[in-house]
Amino acid sequence: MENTLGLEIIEVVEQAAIASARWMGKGEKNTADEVAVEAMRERMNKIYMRGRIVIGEGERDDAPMLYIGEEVGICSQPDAKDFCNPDELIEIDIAVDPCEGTNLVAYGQPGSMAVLAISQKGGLFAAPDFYMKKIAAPPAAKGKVDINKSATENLKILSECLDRGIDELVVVVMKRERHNDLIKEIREAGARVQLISDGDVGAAISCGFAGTNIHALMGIGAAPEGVISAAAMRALGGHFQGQLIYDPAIVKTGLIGESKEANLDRLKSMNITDPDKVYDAHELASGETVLFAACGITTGNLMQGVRFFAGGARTQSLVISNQSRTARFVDTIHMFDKQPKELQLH
Ligand SMILES: O=C(COP(=O)(O)O)[C@@H](O)[C@H](O)[C@H](O)[C@H](O)COP(=O)(O)O
Ligand SMILES: [Mn+2]
Ligand SMILES: [Mn+2]
Repeated sequence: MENTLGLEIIEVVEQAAIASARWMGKGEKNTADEVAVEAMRERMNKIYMRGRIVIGEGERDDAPMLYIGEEVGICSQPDAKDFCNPDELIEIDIAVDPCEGTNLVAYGQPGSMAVLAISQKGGLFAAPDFYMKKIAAPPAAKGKVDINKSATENLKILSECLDRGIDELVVVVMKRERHNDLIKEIREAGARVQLISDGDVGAAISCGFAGTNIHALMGIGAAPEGVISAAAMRALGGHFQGQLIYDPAIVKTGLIGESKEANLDRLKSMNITDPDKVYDAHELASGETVLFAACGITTGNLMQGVRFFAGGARTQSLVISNQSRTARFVDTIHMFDKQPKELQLH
């Protein structure tokens, strides 16, 4: 599954990132998002694969493209029977966030990326558009920190696993009212907090790499982003756990449906029988093969953002595979003109 797909998905995230980066700093988050979706879909539909979106832009009615259940890949094209035998291809599931951090792009802030995860059919948890309580931590703390423990206890464990003082730990938390107590607790325990406005996928994955100066992500973000983060962390061997949040009172804002009861019914209808289950990375991304790809839109901890130059652009992407056991940073020069004036190296 990995061979050519690994290369093609780099181009998918690159094209989405380039399209979105053209709207960087323009204050128009919806456009920055829409163009990324369109570019991702266009490139995805050229890949010789039978793909199905399991995490996307939402239900078919609200999202014209990359909606949940949408078939993607060359075999989904109207004239596919002329060049494509679906029986020769394995079916794959895809989770996408073409513009992760739309606000970050719109306001020219760091850390936005085009991102996706791929696995065999059934290999990614089809998370509802709910919130998710998350904890991410470096490989050395895998299976040691625990979402059921308090932040204080987890910081002690992290400090032992990483062989550094609690005061040398940095925890990323989304700046939201729902996290006020969590932030207070982390500070009182002696660790330092990095508050982010958006983009908890990048924060989770940053825990997987030493040198990012991010040692944990704690708090509540969106569930679809949790699955994408889990795919990367599974392939990296880092720690990730997530628990769905179905009670609007906990989140205080947003996208979670009218009531706790209605949300519980929705989970039941999706065959989620234990709404309080804690999922680890292997359960959220359970397929035998898991591939993750991201391309920086604006520069962040992990990747440079898109840099345009006369006649082209330069991008930086990250592809992680649990099969080849690689985390590959890919630096690409894109030539838009047939005869670009220059190919900029830096
Ligand atoms: O910041 C985020 C926004 O993602 P996107 O809409 O694709 O630009 C995500 O990383 C968060 O996980 C999440 O969507 C967020 O926490 C939920 O929104 P909010 O109610 O503002 O916390
Ligand atoms: Mn997102
Ligand atoms: Mn998005």
